Amino acid sequence: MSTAIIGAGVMGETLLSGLVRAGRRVDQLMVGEKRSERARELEERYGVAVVSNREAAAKADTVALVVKPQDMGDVLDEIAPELRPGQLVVSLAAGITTAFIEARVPEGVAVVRVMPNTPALVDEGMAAISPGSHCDEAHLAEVEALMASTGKVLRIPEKQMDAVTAISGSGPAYIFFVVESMIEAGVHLGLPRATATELVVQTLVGSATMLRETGTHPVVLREQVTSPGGTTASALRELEVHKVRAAFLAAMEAARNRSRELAEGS
Ligand SMILES: NC(=O)C1=CN([C@@H]2O[C@H](COP(=O)(O)OP(=O)(O)OC[C@H]3O[C@@H](n4cnc5c(N)ncnc54)[C@H](O)[C@@H]3O)[C@@H](O)[C@H]2O)C=CC1
Ligand SMILES: O=C(O)[C@@H]1CCC=N1
Repeated sequence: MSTAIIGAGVMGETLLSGLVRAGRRVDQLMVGEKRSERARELEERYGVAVVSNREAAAKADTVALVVKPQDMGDVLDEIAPELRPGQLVVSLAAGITTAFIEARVPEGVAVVRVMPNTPALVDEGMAAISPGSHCDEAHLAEVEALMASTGKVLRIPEKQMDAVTAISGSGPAYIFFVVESMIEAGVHLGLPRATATELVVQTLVGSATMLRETGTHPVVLREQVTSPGGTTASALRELEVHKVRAAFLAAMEAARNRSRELAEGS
């Protein structure tokens, strides 16, 4: 089964490298990429064939669209004449609905929508997938296998996609922002930057591993750290005073709303 990736930016390369790491034969992969310098870079790095979007659509069994939401209409119009029933189109774009894609491809082409995230680059990705209306179990299972090569996969109803995008799609950026803030605070407290970075990164990995391996509720884990009258209680009070919880709610609502706007083409 051959797979084409159209749009090989950050997320397109993440998918490509995951497939290569998972043992997919490079001669069964191809890339369509507008920027010629970027295309050459990927050819050199992975030995993958870079072809036109139309050739990719004509030759591949599965066509993964990883361009920006705003470019999706043009790309679909370009490749639609090459697509045929039985092929599978997978969109990784925020906001773009399966109905939007189905309206632009020939009938009988199956469509699956995916929301991936960048930790897929280290095989710790979280992808959510939703079937379009002409998609059967085999198509969904194929996309599940495709994304499982880079991490976890969850099947969700498409109406949850905007909220999922706000959590796991954009989520790594929130975490990196928190990490960056903690490192800067450590430097402010007088620690060398390298020391602060090592302390923060390992604390993050350790906390994430505890959440995953114990399955314990985060409130319980937080209470275990919070000694009565101690340092953590003082710190947490400041986070509440500065409304960090409310800020996360507002931020994720904004991301969810932006995903809805992208669906409308803005
Ligand atoms: N970066 C992320 O963390 C995530 C991104 N996504 C989705 O992935 C998609 C791509 O995002 P990024 O990789 O971050 O953007 P990007 O800007 O890094 O990559 C887009 C790529 O598409 C190429 N491109 C644009 N028009 C094209 C065309 N007509 N034909 C072929 N290639 C074309 C661009 O040259 C660029 O390399 C977006 O729809 C985004 O919503 C989804 C989840 C996470
Ligand atoms: O920022 C964005 O629009 C994309 C979708 C989720 C993560 N990055």
